[in-house]
Amino acid sequence: MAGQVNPDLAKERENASFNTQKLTNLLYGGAEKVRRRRYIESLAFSDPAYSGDEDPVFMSREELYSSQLKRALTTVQRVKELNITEEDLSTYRNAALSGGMPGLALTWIAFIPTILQQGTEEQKQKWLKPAQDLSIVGAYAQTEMGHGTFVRGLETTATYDPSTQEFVIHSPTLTSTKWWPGGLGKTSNYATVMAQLYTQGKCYGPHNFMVQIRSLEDHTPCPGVTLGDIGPKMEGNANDNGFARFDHVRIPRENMLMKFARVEPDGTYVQPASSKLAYSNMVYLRGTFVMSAAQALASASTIAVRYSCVRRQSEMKPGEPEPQILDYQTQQYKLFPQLAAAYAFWFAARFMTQQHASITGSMEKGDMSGLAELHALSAGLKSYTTAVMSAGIDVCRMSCGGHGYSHASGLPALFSTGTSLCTAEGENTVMMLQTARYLVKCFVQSQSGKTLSGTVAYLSAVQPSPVSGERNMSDLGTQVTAFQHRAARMVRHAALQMQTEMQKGKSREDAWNSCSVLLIKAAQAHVHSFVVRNFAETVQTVEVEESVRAVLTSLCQLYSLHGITEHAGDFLMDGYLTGRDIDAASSLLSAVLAQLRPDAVALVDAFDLHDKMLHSVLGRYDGRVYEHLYQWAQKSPLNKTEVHESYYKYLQPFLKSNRAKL
Ligand SMILES: CCCCCCCCCCCCCCCCCCCCCCC/C=C/C(=O)SCCNC(=O)CCNC(=O)[C@H](O)C(C)(C)COP(=O)(O)OP(=O)(O)OC[C@H]1O[C@@H](n2cnc3c(N)ncnc32)[C@H](O)[C@@H]1OP(=O)(O)O
Ligand SMILES: Cc1cc2nc3c(=O)[nH]c(=O)nc-3n(C[C@H](O)[C@H](O)[C@H](O)COP(=O)(O)OP(=O)(O)OC[C@H]3O[C@@H](n4cnc5c(N)ncnc54)[C@H](O)[C@@H]3O)c2cc1C
Repeated sequence: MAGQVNPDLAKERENASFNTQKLTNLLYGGAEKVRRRRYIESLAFSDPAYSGDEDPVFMSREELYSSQLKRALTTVQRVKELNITEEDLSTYRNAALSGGMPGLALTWIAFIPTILQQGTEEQKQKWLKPAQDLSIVGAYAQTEMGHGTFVRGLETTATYDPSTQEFVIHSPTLTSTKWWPGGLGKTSNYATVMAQLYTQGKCYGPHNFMVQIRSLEDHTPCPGVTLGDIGPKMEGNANDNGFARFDHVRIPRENMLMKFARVEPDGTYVQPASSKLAYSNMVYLRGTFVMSAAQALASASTIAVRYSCVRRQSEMKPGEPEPQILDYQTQQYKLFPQLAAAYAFWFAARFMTQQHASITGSMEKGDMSGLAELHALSAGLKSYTTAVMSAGIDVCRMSCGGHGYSHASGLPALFSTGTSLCTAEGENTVMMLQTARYLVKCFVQSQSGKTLSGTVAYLSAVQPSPVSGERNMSDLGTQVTAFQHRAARMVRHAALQMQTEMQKGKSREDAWNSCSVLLIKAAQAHVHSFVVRNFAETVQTVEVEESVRAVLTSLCQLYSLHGITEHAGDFLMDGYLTGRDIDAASSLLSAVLAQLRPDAVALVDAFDLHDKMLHSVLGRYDGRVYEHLYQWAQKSPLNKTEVHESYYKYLQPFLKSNRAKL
């Protein structure tokens, strides 16, 4: 039996209606890219330097921190030895570090991007190479104990002293302590610190400063800097998310990142084209979270769908063999929407990346007109996709029954890692409210006759009045229009409600707060409608074999129909869809679940996620779940000895004394 694939899984693969490889090629941008990615991953997977460590779930916090730090440093060495190119870097690192993100990784994820986004050419010359070579290790230190969301409320100060041409970085209160930045506690020797800029007696708001925090000789904190780790978290414990306090720490004027705003040697402040350019690195990072959400949901779906084909339980018909649990419609209803959402988000992430490149390209040339749309789109997509991903992973976990609750499934760690993305880089409610703010503005503009463009164009094109007549609910065009109508109606309703509250005498701010639940729902509907439209357009226009287009079309239909039936009230509210339409959507949804059932394993296989990335006994490619579950449990530290030492320490004396009383 060794090496064989579970026969149920093998049969699923034989019966798929399309060529899995072709879909993988589509997801990753072509056959050559897939070949390259697999090759780069294989370099990490076959490297003995990365194997041999215990499963991270059996490690202590300190072991985890050290082991992932060691691995991260090995990647740096290997990247040089193997001539890994810029294009392949993240693939290589993800493969080598899939057991948990080390603090060092924040240099790559946040520190370098901040220098790139916020530094002048001179500053990039000075800092980028050392950061890339890891001569210096950096954190992105923005959040404070008292303020994360409200960046304008940060308390750390950077006061310019023209007599020495230095900034004085200071933490005036306990709540101004930098708190949370990844890699800040123990690993980094530099940080970009977000602080309120004071010059010539005036505060100019939050700006980024490059601050050395530890000695390059012996790694002790620099004078005036107090540092530490903030303690264990729900997950991500290989990372030393840290705290920092600054006591009048002096840095040269040149350490203010000055691509946009500047302070001249005499202390004169030179305004940026937009004050929000100081936040450009956050916009970039939020955009990257959309692909992380897609990958996390793809991973959870892969685990749960494969396991649901291996697991047999109960009797569907008396006397017949136990069915694969994926044959239960309720199981399909749990899992296929997660699978469909993973595809939808994958394509949305691709759009986000293109949009970011295009708008930042225009901004480089001085055209700031796309900044608001880029911010609204990245904030809304980050919020929507990470929220659906987090809830979806938990659905996948519960769909695996008891074994889903075990760390052997990989799902608890995936959930607790994935859910951090709902909070990091802008808390999701707050981010969705930013999108709402943009939508209300756009609505007001369209009311005054302006034609809207980009992702909000439909707000001025879609009529809010009800449309009657029979609809073909399986048609993607019909579904997209229904989603746009729903979003336009909800944006209109929220905006008008705000106007009503203001007419009744409320201030704009109070009206905003009292309508914020409506506003959030409207913004979610907008992002949902964007994701549906982008999915439908991708499916309809992409160059691909017809069998692949057919399965993607079913998946897209499922994604839309699931959204329509789950949010039926929104579509029925003004009579745009009728009860009959919703009934038709529900029946179609059942039909699409059955239609997708034979392709479910091929659809998750197409994500091409290696077992070494999944870390899941239940989601193994070969489906040999039970024998590996047994083997995995043997590794539990409690199984190191036949009789645990606490028996001798506690249980034995307790039992003995109880027995004596008998
Ligand atoms: C392909 C390979 C396959 C591999 C497969 C792998 C398989 C395995 C998969 C497993 C995957 C698992 C994935 C998990 C990955 C885990 C990794 C963990 C990640 C951890 C990294 C974390 C790093 C985190 C870093 C941080 O958190 S840094 C700190 C971030 N902080 C924030 O984001 C703060 C949020 N707050 C704000 O941004 C602002 O304060 C605010 C927007 C809330 C308000 O700003 P402000 O008060 O200044 O503004 P106003 O409200 O007054 O608004 C003024 C106007 O300005 C506009 N505005 C605001 N912000 C911006 C902006 N950024 N850009 C443009 N405009 C902006 C407002 O909208 C206002 O506009 P208006 O006036 O026109 O209305
Ligand atoms: C895993 C992880 C990694 C992180 N890494 C970093 C890092 O590297 N660097 C860094 O600087 N920071 C980092 N952070 C911090 C992170 O950016 C913040 O925690 C995040 O921005 C949320 O801010 P907060 O904690 O202040 O939440 P809060 O704003 O206190 O949120 C609490 C509640 O208040 C609500 N709320 C707040 N403001 C409003 C509003 N205006 N309207 C309506 N509701 C509101 C929120 O919706 C939420 O329900 C990290 C956090 C995590 C969890």
